[in-house]
This record gives sequence, structure tokens and C-alpha cells, in this order.
Amino acid sequence: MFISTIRSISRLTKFHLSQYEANSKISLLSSSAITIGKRFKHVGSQSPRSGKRESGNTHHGKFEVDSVSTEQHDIIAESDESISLLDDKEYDTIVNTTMHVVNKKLLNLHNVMVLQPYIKWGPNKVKNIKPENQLAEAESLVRTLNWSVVVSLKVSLENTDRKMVFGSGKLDELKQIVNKCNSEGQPISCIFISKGTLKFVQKLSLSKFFGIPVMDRYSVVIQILRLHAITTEARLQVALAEIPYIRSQMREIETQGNIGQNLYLTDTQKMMLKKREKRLQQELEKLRTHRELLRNKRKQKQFPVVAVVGYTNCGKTSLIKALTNETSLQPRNQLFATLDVTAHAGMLPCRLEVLFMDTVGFMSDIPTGLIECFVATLEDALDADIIVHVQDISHDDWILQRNHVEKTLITLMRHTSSNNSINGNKKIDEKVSLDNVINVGNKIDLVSYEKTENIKDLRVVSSKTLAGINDLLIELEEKILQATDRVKMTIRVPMGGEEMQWLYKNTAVTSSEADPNNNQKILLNCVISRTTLEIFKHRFIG
Ligand SMILES: Nc1nc2c(ncn2[C@@H]2O[C@H](COP(=O)(O)OP(=O)(O)OP(=O)(O)O)[C@@H](O)[C@H]2O)c(=O)[nH]1
Ligand SMILES: [Mg+2]
Repeated sequence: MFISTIRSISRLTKFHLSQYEANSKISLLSSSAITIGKRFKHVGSQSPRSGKRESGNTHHGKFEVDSVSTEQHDIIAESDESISLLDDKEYDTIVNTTMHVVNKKLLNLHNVMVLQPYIKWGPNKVKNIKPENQLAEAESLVRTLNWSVVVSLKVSLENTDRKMVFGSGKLDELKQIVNKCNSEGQPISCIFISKGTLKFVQKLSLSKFFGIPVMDRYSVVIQILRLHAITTEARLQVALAEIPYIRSQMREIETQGNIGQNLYLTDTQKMMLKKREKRLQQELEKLRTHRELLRNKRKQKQFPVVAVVGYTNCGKTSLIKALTNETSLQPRNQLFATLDVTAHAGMLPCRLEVLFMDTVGFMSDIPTGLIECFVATLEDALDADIIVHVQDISHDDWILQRNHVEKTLITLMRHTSSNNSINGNKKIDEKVSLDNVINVGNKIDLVSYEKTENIKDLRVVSSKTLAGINDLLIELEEKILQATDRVKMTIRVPMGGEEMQWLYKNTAVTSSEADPNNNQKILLNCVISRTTLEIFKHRFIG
């Protein structure tokens, strides 16, 4: 059972989809202005307590925002069950002590040695991947946590399966670096080995060898997700993502027997973990159903939806900001800055209102389980009329990133499609292709002129300088009208008559003007779906 809970989330400066749905009624009031019927309630703001009204411009229209104290308003439906799951002391004990894998204490600031293992040659070498780019990404992960990178090194090896990952010679070399940093007053407090997951025994042996904690990509990303997850749904998802990791480490400990430390889970703790996983899944399922309800409502209102997806830090949030002029959006130079799917109202050049959905970024070399946890939130995106796939073309690895996103998208679509076909919804099945995707190359301002000449099949833009944004809006309009089977047309109807009211109610009237030849008539410029047009004809023209 959902109860309304008053929560203050002052850091959140975006409209949550659920809230948007709850508070907005887009009504077409006049020929030139599209106004949100009931005003948006602002979820947090720079000055949430000011009570002042702020206003924001969309590209061609205007919406109004009541900046109200978040404490007075119900922001996110949160159940008692969610609260108890997110504040579970017994579970925290497992996480913090027994497993010390996703240790909350690690949120303390750290001075980190970042190591990027890579296979230089042989059958295990991964083609096309440049270790220096992987290392740069690993450093960004660390900086996203506000930790300092003291040393960062790429380390070549033959395989990553050794008990201590590296050979003894390399280990001694690394130990010397750690000691040198310590003696020079820059003590290293943590080692980050940038590999998807390390075996438990590897982490343990390395921690013992260096005398400081050793983390893999999974544990660093989990820390980031914990830090950035604000809404109940995101927090529940992160909590669920932790369990398979803990379980796999637990299995390893059990199969390896005594690995030198008194690390194990009691039967009661195992049971508790199992129960927790089930409860988390149930809670997320409830939220999923709730989302589906909202999605259906949105469909009834017939807002076209554009999902903006892409590799983390490619500029999704920035692009939405550029497309909507929404000042509350705050792009950040951080990985996984956005963890919730949020909806942002924008307007096409024909003045049709659309919703842009901001989504969680993708990243390679992260166990799929982590991103799969966000499938429920991504469902909204996958069901969109158009998907905009943003790519950072200034990044050395943008082709690899693009391939990774496309591959993951298709996998997620299949996953969603198989879930939905159980409920008889075949719609997404039809969409398991990337036909409705617009590829957008962002950050063109950072790319040299010579390089841009080689960029094909992409609409290039800069969300920073706004170069190419208008052309993108025009392309979006064309694609959206096509995808939603809408047309732009001018309809002449009696001034103030039933037809006029009907059109205002059932179509997007973008502008109107008096008929120069007949002062009893009015010309309404509308964006209308073909089905609605047929209904109109049937009803009024016969
Ligand atoms: N120079 C330049 N920087 C950009 C552009 N677009 C985005 N950025 C910067 O790139 C960084 C990431 O931007 P975001 O919009 O937060 O990226 P995102 O894809 O939403 O990131 P996540 O939510 O973390 O996945 C920020 O520092 C932005 O200022 C652009 O067109 N040009
Ligand atoms: Mg973002």
C-alpha cells in the first residue's frame, strides 16, 4: 500500500515523472500559449523555501513553475515497506562488516591508486580497446566520488585470473610506489583495480598485501549509485543490485573454504538476504505497475515521448536542457549523474508539446546485473515514440561506446518485450530494432573541423553552444509526426462553435487566426493524428 510521505529532497531539481503526471494537465487555452493547467510543483530548487514563482521558457512556449517548499508536498509515493528496506540495520551489518564489499564507510574521502589491467597480447587480448582510455574512465569514476587520484597506471598482464591478479615482480613494484607515496606525505588509502569484478579471494589477498582496501569496478560503481540515488525507486534498485554481488562473493568463500579470515554468513543472515531480495523485487514490481499506469495515462493524453539515452557523461541531460531550455536541469561532469528517469516538457517547432525523458547512462565493463536493475525505469524510455541516442563524438572511444549502448539497448528491449508479452503487450516486440532511433553526435564544439568531415550518419550538435539544436528539433518533429501518425493541417470551423471546442479538446491547436474571407469562421492550425481526423470528419462532416 502506498502512503503519501512528505519528503524533503532539496538537492533534486527536476520534475519527476510521477509528480509531473500527478500535477500537470496540459490544456490548450488559446491560440498562442500552451499553459500547464495545474502548475508544476517544483521538486526542490535553488531556493525551495522562497515560495516565489519562477517561470521557465520552453522553445516556443512557456510553462510556469510554482517554487514551493518541498516539505509541504508529497513528492514520491513511498511505502512503509520501502522505508524499512532502505533503513535495514541488519543488512547494513552484513554489508559493512561481514562482507566489507560495498562498505558504506568507503564513502569517506580516499586517496586512490588506480590500476588499469590490460592484456597486451595473446588470445585474451580485447581488440580495439585502448587501455589509456579505460584508465581515463577509471579515473573519472574515482573523481565522481570526490576521491583523489594519487597514482594511475596501466598494467599489462597475460590474464587476470591469478590469485593476486599481478605477478610477484609487478606487485613489489606497486608496493614500492605505495610506500613512496606514503613517505612523501601523500598516503594512498585505497587501490582501485579497474576490472568488472575481482574474485573475493583476489581482493582479500591484495588488501592484505598492501594493507589497504582494494576495490573493483562493481564496488566503485555501487558507491556512485548509492551516492547519486535519490528517489525511492533508484535507491531500491541500487539495494537490489548489491545482493547478487554479495551472494557471488559468499559462494566463493564457501567453495574456497577457509581463506584465512573468519568471513562467512550465518544461516540466519543468508535467510535474511534471500527475504530482502524478494521484498525488494516485490516493492520494485509495485513501482513498476505504478509506472505502467502513469505511462498509460500519458498515452491517453497523447503526448509524444522522446527518450534520450546514451553512454554515461555523453551529454544527455545537457541535450534535454538545450532542447527545452529547462533551467532547473543541471548537467554534471560526473559518471552516472542521472539515476532516475525524469520527464521534461518541451515543444517542437510546430508547437506540439513533447516529453523528453532523461535516463541512466550506460557503461561498459560493468556486470550486466547492475544496469539490469534499472530496467524498470528504462522501460518508460524503451516505450517512447522516438529514442535519441546521444554520442560524445569528442571522445576517443565513441564508436565503442555507441556499439555498447546499441547492444545493451537491444538486450534490454528483448528483456522488456519478453516480460510484456506475458501480459499480451506486443508493442515493444515490434520495437526490438533500432528503427525509431535518431543518432545525435554531441560536443561538436570539442571536435576539430577535419575530424567532423569523417562523421557520417549522425546529426551533430553542441548542447553547450546550441549549434545544430534547431535542425535537430526539425528532424525530431518530422520523425515524431511520422511515428505517431500525426499531420499538420489548417481546419476552418465556425467561430466559437462545437467543432472549435472539439478540436481544442482533442488535438494540439498550435495557432489560430480569423478567416479573412468570413468573419464567422476561424482557421485553426492543428497537429492531429489521422485517427482523430477521421473521427472529426465522421462527427462533423459526415
Ligand atoms: N564542451 C561541451 N561539453 C558538453 C556538451 N554537452 C555536455 N557537456 C558536458 O559534459 C558533461 C556531462 O554532461 P551531462 O549532460 O551531465 O551528461 P549525461 O549524459 O547526462 O551524464 P550521466 O547522467 O552521468 O550519464 C558536463 O560537464 C557537460 O557540461 C557539449 O556539447 N560541449
Ligand atoms: Mg544525466
